[in-house]
Formats: sequence, C-alpha cells, structure tokens
Amino acid sequence: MSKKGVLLINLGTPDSPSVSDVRKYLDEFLMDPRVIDVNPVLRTFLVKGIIVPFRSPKSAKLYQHIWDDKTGSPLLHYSILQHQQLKDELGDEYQVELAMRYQSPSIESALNRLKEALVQSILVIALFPQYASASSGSVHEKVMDIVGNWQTIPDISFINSFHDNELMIETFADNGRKYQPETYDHILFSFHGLPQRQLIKCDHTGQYCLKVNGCCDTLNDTNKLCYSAQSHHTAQLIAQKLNIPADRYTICFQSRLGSDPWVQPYTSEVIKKLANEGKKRLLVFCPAFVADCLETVYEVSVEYHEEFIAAGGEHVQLVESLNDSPKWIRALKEMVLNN
Ligand SMILES: C=CC1=C(C)c2cc3[nH]c(cc4nc(cc5[nH]c(cc1n2)c(C)c5CCC(=O)O)C(CCC(=O)O)=C4C)c(C)c3C=C
Ligand SMILES: [Fe+2]
Ligand SMILES: [Fe+2]
Repeated sequence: MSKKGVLLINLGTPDSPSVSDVRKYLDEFLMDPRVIDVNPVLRTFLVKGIIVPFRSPKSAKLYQHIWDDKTGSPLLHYSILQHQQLKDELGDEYQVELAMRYQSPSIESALNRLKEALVQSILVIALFPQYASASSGSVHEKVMDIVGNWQTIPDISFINSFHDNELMIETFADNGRKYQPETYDHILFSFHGLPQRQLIKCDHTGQYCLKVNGCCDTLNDTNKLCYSAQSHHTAQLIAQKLNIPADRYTICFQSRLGSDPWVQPYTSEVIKKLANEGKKRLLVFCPAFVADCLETVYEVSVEYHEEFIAAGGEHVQLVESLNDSPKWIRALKEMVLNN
C-alpha cells in the first residue's frame, strides 16, 4: 500500500545572513505578485531598484543578530524540528516533507520526493494560522503551478487556515501562562501586517472589509476568510483561554513595509500609546507565526522593546511561538488525520 503524502510549507528564510543571500531571499520573496501586488513594471522598479538594494544590508544585520552558530535561522531550525516530530508521530503510513515558499528547501524538490515515492495523495499545510493571499495563497498557487505540470495530477488537498485550532490556541495559552499574564500591565496580540488593499481584494462581497465600521473585529459569515477577522478571532480565543478581559489586551499588526496604509492599529503606535498611558510591562503574543523568526525574536524582543523603553516603558516580554511544543505537533497530527 503506498503512503499518504504530507507537505509542510513555511515562508522561508535566507540561506545565510550574508548580504548576498539576504538579497537573493528578499528578491524572490518580494517579486512574488501576491506579496508586492502592484503591476509588474512598478513591482520590478520598487523591488529591484529600491527595496532590495536598500533593505538587504540592513536586514542582513538583523539576521546576523538572530542567527545561531549551530542551528542557523530560527525559522528553519524550528521548521526542521516540527517536520521531524510530525514524521515520528505519523509513522510509516505517511511520507512527510518540509519545504519553504522562498529559498530552500524548495517546494519543487519536496513535491518531487512525494512523486517519486508514488504517494496516494498529498495534503499541503501552509504553516500560517490565518489565511492571507501573500502567505497561504502564495504557497497554494506555487504548489498548484508545479503539480499542474505533472502528467498525473494526484489527489491533493490544502488546509486553507487553522486560526481557531483548539490545540494551537491551547499551546499559545500554555506558553503565555508561564509568564503570569496578570502580572503585566497590558497584553498585546501582535500579528504580521498586510497592506489594506490586500484585505479589500480578499473581500469577495466588495462591500464589507474596511467599508463597514469595526468590520473585522469579530469573525462572522461574511468575513470568515479575512486575515484581519481571523487574526482577531485567534487573539480572542487565546485571551478567553487565559481569562484576559477585553480591556487588558490589544490586537495590533507589525512589520509594515512601505508607505501605503496597512491593517491597523500598528504595533509600534500601540506600544507608544501604552507607554504614554504609564504602562510599564507588556506581554506580547505573536500568533501569526508557528515558529519563532526574525519578526518575533528581533522585531518584538529587540526593536519594540527598545521603542517601549524610549517612550517610558520598562519591559516587553515575547511569548515564544509554538516551535516544537508537543501539543502543537499533536495539533498538526490531528489536522492530518482529520483531513
Ligand atoms: C504570517 C504570515 C506572513 C504574512 C502574511 C506576510 C506578509 C508580508 N511580509 C512582507 C515583508 C517581509 N516579511 C519578512 C519576514 C517574514 N514574514 C513572515 C510571515 C509573513 N509575511 C515571516 C515568518 C518572516 C520571517 C522570516 C525569517 O527568516 O525569519 C521580511 C524579511 C525581513 C525584513 O527584511 O524585514 C519582509 C521584507 C510583506 C511585504 C508582506 C505582505 C504584503
Ligand atoms: Fe512578512
Ligand atoms: Fe476583513
């Protein structure tokens, strides 16, 4: 009996923290039409002419800061652990592969291994809890492009999002509980940001997201596929699990790139406002990421920490991501078994 294939895909990271490898990574990432979603001529000008040349040396310094001598990039390191542990959990009936949307290991090589193993089906899990065209959408499109060229197209399925996965919510809550959230002045749920126009494009009604007051503060039948609505929902579920009342937490969005409006409120503005209100200690969850990465270990723990102190605060504490926590591996296992 042939095996069932499972393909875990995360975003990707540079091969090394050198300026040339960071340049290669940013070039592939930002030339993706789902990421910088403007016309091709403008995208090429912005990415190759401005963002990549100016950003690569700066980003390389940040990557050098988080790069571990033995294990390299945290994102790849934790992805490898997740892959290994899911493989062990699922046993011989499954062939589990790991790929990254950008750089390595490539999606093409992972799909080829599944093809050569003659797997009877492929389940693709894009490792982003909330659906965004720039993340899960891009992964799914890439997989479909490659498989679409095969003579025999296999049984293939995609997990579109898992923003409300019970075991995932519990893992974030367990990680947060260790810091005793009640001892902090305020809690942040900081999600990766997105340009507002990408939310609007994903609203198939064309009349809801960013058009109706408080459009995506709660998940409903109209906005259930919206990144912002799914992010709010994830945060609300973690807060409920930890009994954090609504006035003790704020949902916000980080990592804005460029000058176009992104989903709001911006984490850096929220941090300044809280410092101005006299808050001293912040606990920050980052539930858009299933593994610690540049956006958590540097942007939150270093940059936002420094910004908060400069504005009069004392400490920003990051809650670690799901990484290789056994409960999260069980969450992945159940996603596979329930599919
Ligand atoms: C959680 C899912 C992600 C979405 C959605 C997303 C959208 C998005 N990102 C950029 C630009 C950058 N993101 C960068 C790093 C980065 N982004 C994600 C995830 C999502 N991005 C992760 C997991 C990481 C960390 C990767 C790592 O190696 O640790 C970067 C690179 C770092 C930097 O130079 O700041 C950029 C650039 C855009 C423009 C975008 C949506 C349009
Ligand atoms: Fe990003
Ligand atoms: Fe929305």
